[in-house]
Amino acid sequence: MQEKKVVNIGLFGLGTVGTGVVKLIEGHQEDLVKQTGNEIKIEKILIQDPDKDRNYKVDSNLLTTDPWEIIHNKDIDVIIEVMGNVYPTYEYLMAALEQRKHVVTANKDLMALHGAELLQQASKYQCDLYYEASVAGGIPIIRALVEGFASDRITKLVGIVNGTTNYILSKMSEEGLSFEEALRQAQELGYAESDPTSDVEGFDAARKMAILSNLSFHMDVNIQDVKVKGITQVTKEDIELGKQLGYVIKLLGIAQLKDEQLAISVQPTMINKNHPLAKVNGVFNAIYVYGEAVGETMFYGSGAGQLPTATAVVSDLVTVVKQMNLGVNGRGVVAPYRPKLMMSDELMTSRYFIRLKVSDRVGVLARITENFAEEMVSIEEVLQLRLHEEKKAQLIIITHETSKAQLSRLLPKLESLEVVDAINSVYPVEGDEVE
Ligand SMILES: NC(=O)C1=CN([C@@H]2O[C@H](COP(=O)(O)OP(=O)(O)OC[C@H]3O[C@@H](n4cnc5c(N)ncnc54)[C@H](OP(=O)(O)O)[C@@H]3O)[C@@H](O)[C@H]2O)C=CC1
Ligand SMILES: N[C@@H](CC=O)C(=O)O
Repeated sequence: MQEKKVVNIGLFGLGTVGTGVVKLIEGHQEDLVKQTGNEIKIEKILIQDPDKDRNYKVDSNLLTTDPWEIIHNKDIDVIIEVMGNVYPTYEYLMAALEQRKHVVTANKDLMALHGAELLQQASKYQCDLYYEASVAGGIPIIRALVEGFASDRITKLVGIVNGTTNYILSKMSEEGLSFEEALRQAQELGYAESDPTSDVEGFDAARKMAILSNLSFHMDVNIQDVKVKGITQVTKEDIELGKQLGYVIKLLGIAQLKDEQLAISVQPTMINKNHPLAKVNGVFNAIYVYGEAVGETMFYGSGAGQLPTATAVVSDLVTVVKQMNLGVNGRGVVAPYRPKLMMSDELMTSRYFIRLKVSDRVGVLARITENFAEEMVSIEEVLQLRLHEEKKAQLIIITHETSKAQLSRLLPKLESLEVVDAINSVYPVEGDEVE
C-alpha cells in the first residue's frame, strides 16, 4: 500500500477560530484523508500568552510564541493564519510566502488593506493564498464569485456581511434588548472582533464589501472606496417606526455598477419586511448577487462563530492540499483588470426615510414640502405623529428615488428651517420591489 504523505500545518492563533480549526482537523481527519489522500497534521501553533487557560486542550509541546520558528520550519507546508490584526501579521505572511509556504487566512482587515501585495507575493513564489473565511464566515461566497460566476457579469451585491451587528439589531428589534446588552452577548459568543468598534462602526463590513467588490467587478477597490456608517446611531424609536411602516433596519453593504461606475456603501438601511434579507436574523449573513445572465441569487449562512468560520478555513486547506498533489499551486489568481471608476453622487440613487422633529402648527407641512419640490425630490409617503411635547410633531417622509446629490442639497435646507427642530434620522430604503 502506498504510504500517506503528511501535510504539516503551522497554525497562527488559537482563539475562537483557531480552536475551531484544530477541532475540525482532528475531528474530520478521516474525511480529510479520503478527500486529499494526505494526513493533515498540526505541527506548531503560534500563541501570545502561554499561561492562558484554554478551554480546548492541545498538546503543550505544539505551542510557541515565536512566529519565526514556524516560518523557518522546512517541514511546514501550509500556514493557517487566524491570529488577526494587520501588523505584524502582514510581515509574517509575506515572509512565510517567501519561504514557499501556502497560506490560508480569515483576516479581512489584512486582505482589504494588503490583499493585492500578498497575492502578488504568493504568485511570485508559486504559492496558494486563500481567504474564504474573511467574508461571511461559513458561507462560501468567495468561491461562488470566483468560480461560480466566472462566466457572468455581476452588476450588484447586497449583503448582510457582519454577524455581530446583525445579532445586535435582531436582538434590539425582536427582544427589545439595549445596544449594550446585545453587544455584550455577541462578544461572549465569540462573534465580535477583539475591538468591536470595527463591527459596530461598519468598518468590518466595509472591508468585506471591498474584498467582494474586488472579486465581483475586477477593479482594484480598497476600504477608502466604501462609504461607511455604523449602527451606533440606530435608535429603538427608528426600529419601532420602521416596523409600523413595514420595514426592518439592517446594516446592508451595497455595491453597484451603473454605466461602468461603481458605488460601494455600508449603512443601516430600512428594508421591506417581506424581502428575504429582512428575515436574516442573529449571527446569520446573506449576500444577494445580481448577475447580467444569471439574474438574482442569494447565499445564506452563519457569518461568524467558531465552527462555521473554521469550516471555511479548513475547506480552503483542502483546496491547497489537492493543488499540492496536482502541482498547480499559485496559479489562477486574476488581478483586477477593469479601470476603477467610482460613481458620482448624481448617479447614486436610493429612496430615503427621513424623520424630522417639527413645530406642530398651520403651514408647517407646506413649508417643508416646498423645499423637497425645489430640489425635485419627490415624496412617496408622509406620516405625521403627535409628540408628547407641546406643539411639536414628528414627521416621517419616504421619498421616491432620489440622488445622493439631491439629498445632500436638501438636508441642510431642511435643517435651517425655523419650523424644523431636528433631523432625527435618515435611512436609505430598499426592497419594496417584493410587494
Ligand atoms: N471570530 C469569528 O467569528 C471570525 C473571525 N474572523 C477572523 O479570524 C481571525 C481570528 O479571530 P478570532 O479567532 O475571533 O480571534 P481571537 O482573538 O479569539 O484569537 C486570536 C488568537 O491569535 C493569537 N494572537 C493574536 N495576536 C498574536 C500575536 N501577535 N502573536 C502571537 N499570537 C497572537 C492569540 O493568542 P492567545 O490565545 O495567546 O491570546 C489567539 O490565540 C481574525 O482575523 C478575525 O477577524 C473571521 C471570521 C469570523
Ligand atoms: N466580527 C465579525 C466576525 C466575522 O467576520 C462579524 O461579526 O461578522
